[in-house]
Amino acid sequence: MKKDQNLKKCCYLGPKGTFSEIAAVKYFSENVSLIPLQSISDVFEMVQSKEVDFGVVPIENSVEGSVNITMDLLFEKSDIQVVGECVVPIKHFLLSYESLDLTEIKKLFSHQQAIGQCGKFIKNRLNNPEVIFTASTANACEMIKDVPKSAAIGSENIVNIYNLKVLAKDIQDSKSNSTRFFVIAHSDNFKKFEDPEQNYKTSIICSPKHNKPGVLYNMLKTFKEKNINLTRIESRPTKKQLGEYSFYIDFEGYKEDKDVITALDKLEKMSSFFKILGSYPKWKERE
Ligand SMILES: O=C(O)C(=O)Cc1ccccc1
Repeated sequence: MKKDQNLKKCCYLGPKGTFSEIAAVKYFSENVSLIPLQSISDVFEMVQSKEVDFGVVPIENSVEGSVNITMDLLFEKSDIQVVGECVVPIKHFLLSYESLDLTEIKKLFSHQQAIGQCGKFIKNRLNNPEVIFTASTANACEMIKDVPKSAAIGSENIVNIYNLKVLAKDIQDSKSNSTRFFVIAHSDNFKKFEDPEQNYKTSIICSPKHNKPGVLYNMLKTFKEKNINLTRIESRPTKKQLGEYSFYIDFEGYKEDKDVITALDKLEKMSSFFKILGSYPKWKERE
């Protein structure tokens, strides 16, 4: 009991049974108390208000790409640090409270990412159901409760929580479908990582100062000059003007390494917006 009171708190996109919950359990094992919330933006707000120690949010999927809402909140919200990453293999199940033939399904509920990851199955095996996007996969399972001839896409974990029937297993288009999650914390609660043996990654956002030839080339050259390996580069519109972008860059290295400091100093000088989201241990599957 006492131990529970001392546990750190971690919030995630709920309700119980989401892939975000699977990611939080995978990352922290039993070492946190989990708090389900209704949206990714609620997760950012709870972390920002320091009511919880951590939040777990999906950032990108191997099939569907970036989770835009998370990308935008990382840009907008201050005092948030990325302190960890976790990769979860995603297997989708088609679920319902009724025993339906696949072609009988009239309404299909799920999170936008899940619908996107099962596009071929939906097109080829279902009979053109109306698709309803929900806040999460587990939320979809709650919503189909009173809707006749409806089904939801979600994880295997959800089946027992909601007492659902499995209409089809493993319906994702790609067998190696996986999602990367970020673990976020308030900057004040962020403890510096001190393990030199660890492999770290760092995530930043930058927007070039000028729109002229070679700008992006020059920005990326700073990483090459210091032999820093990039692991991801994505762009999002700045939302100020069509054709203006912010670049989200992940690379190997710690933000306080000498070469990383030099590269980032140069990059910051070329940027109208520059933000270090955080350095965190590179995800390794645990045995
Ligand atoms: O809705 C969920 O279960 C989430 O955690 C978001 C999500 C949806 C689909 C794949 C990965 C994450």
